[in-house]
Amino acid sequence: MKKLILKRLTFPLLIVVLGILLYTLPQMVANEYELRIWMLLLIYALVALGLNILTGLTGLVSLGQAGLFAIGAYTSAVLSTKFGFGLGTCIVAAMILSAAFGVLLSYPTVRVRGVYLTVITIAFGIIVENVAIEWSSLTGGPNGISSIPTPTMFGLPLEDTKFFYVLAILFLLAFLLHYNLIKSRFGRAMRAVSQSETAARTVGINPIVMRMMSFVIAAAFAGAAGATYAFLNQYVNPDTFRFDDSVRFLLMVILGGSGTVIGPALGATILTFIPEYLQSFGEWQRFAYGVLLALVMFGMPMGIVGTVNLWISRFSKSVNLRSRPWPCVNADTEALLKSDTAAGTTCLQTKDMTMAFGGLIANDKVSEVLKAGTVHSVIGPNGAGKSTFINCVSGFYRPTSGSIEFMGQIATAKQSHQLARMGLARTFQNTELFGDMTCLENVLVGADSRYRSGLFATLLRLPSYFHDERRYAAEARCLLEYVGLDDYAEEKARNLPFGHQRRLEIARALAMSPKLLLLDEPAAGLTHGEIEDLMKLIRNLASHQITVLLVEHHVDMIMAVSDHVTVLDYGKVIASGTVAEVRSNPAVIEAYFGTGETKGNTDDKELA
Ligand SMILES: Nc1ncnc2c1ncn2[C@@H]1O[C@H](COP(=O)(O)OP(=O)(O)OP(=O)(O)O)[C@@H](O)[C@H]1O
Repeated sequence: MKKLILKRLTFPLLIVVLGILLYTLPQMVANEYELRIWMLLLIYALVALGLNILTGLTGLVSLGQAGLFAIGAYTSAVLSTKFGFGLGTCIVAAMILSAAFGVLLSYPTVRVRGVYLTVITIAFGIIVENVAIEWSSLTGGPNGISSIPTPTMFGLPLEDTKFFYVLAILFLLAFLLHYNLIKSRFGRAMRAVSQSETAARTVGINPIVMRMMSFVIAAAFAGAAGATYAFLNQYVNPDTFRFDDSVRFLLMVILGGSGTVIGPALGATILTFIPEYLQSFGEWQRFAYGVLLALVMFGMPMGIVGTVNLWISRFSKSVNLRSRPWPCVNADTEALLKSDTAAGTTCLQTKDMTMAFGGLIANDKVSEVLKAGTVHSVIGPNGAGKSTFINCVSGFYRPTSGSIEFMGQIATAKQSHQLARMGLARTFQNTELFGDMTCLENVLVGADSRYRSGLFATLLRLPSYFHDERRYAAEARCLLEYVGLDDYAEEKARNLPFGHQRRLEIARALAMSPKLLLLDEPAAGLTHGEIEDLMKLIRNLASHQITVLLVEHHVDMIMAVSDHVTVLDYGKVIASGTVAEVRSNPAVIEAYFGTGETKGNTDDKELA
């Protein structure tokens, strides 16, 4: 409890300390030049905070932030010199314009990722630089725009110290919003998208929206920074915003610790002040700068804050400071699991569903009905088309022909994240977890589609945000307890043994409050005892009216837990009925004991 209170107080305390430091700073600096360096630092930190959302959370590397910074600066320069607008209006206009370019920049992520996306952001920076040179009627061409007036706010001029305080407030505000975003469902969703896009889709997160959101936020922060920079410099020209600057912004994030709360601000501080301190190296200044960077990154590969966090967590484990289990309180697991689907209604129906990969028909006119609250299993020899069936009904493949209905709605053309939001959850043959997130976070990401608080409420920490966070955190703890993982709430998913990972994946799926749960070979790799537990869990879910679609090779298990069994062979349904009906079906016996060598598999004896 003490640890939790301390954890909750850390950030407000940090804000207070930073506020006091920034308030007293103008009295402590030696001269105007030094104050200007601090103002530059606050401006660069704004860019770094925004870029941290893009790179640290969503995992997209941009080397075009100088372009967005330039758009903000030129917006300010034009609006203040040509129209006499004050600082506030310029910042808002710069943020809107840069955010619009952020939307544009996010579009390629629909098709392009990784280094290819980074190349597009570099190209964007080059284009902005070129437009700044060539569109001379607006930008002043190579000469730029000079005589930018002293910034004003509410008609009052902001001389040096006042401008510093405005920048300090802007920075603190950005720092707060940045923190609120990281520690929220949006921050978790962005990290989820960067760690496993497939898994993110299965819990109803649209990766395209998340990537666009992070591009827009990063762009808006860069735009605001650019707007203030134009006033500080009182002069902008194309040379002010070069590729070097984009690299420096990215370095700030990586050196400080990408994805961390204070890393980007720390990185901005180091990279703004270091060149000043290295001036004594004369012509070796850049050499010393490079060596220093290389050494820090070699010793602290996760950035300064990221690596220190890692050391702290290792130390905590070594002296057994690991948190105690999170108890299940304030939530009713029974009520939580209960699906509101009436017994006997049709949960899922496929009609003549066919999936062809070129000439290979993996599912051939499959027509099946899944009744609510039943365990419906799909079996068949290797390559029979079981996973394809699951992938089609969960929106990962679009059937070549035929139709799918889920809870009475046409689902044939729906994407996986849309189906997830309708109540269709799934697990994978090879588990798909968010490995770098804790078990608790994994389950919370599962609940993402049920949150009612939007981005605005989250950033401003409105009551709806607290209501949602409290509710779903309590539920997540109960779900972890339900699958027997309450001891591991704060352990990273990738550190769990395989059997535990399977259970965590089920807990994450249950957090969606699903109507239909698809389990793709959930018993693979489990011990005998774990399979027994899994069977009990599946029956328990069905008793809560959750429909389970089970694909499994373990025939003993299928026969023990299923209400209905569908047998596929070469993509066709060769039998469909109760366990007893399927057991005695000659076509099934033929498929499992058939004369062809490929048909024999380890299940044969078990079916017999
Ligand atoms: N994306 C794909 N592209 C091309 N062929 C595919 C694709 N996915 C599946 N197939 C083919 O479709 C057929 C059915 O595969 P599927 O994985 O659905 O079978 P399965 O019954 O799940 O097999 P297993 O039990 O081995 O997992 C196989 O011949 C497979 O090679």
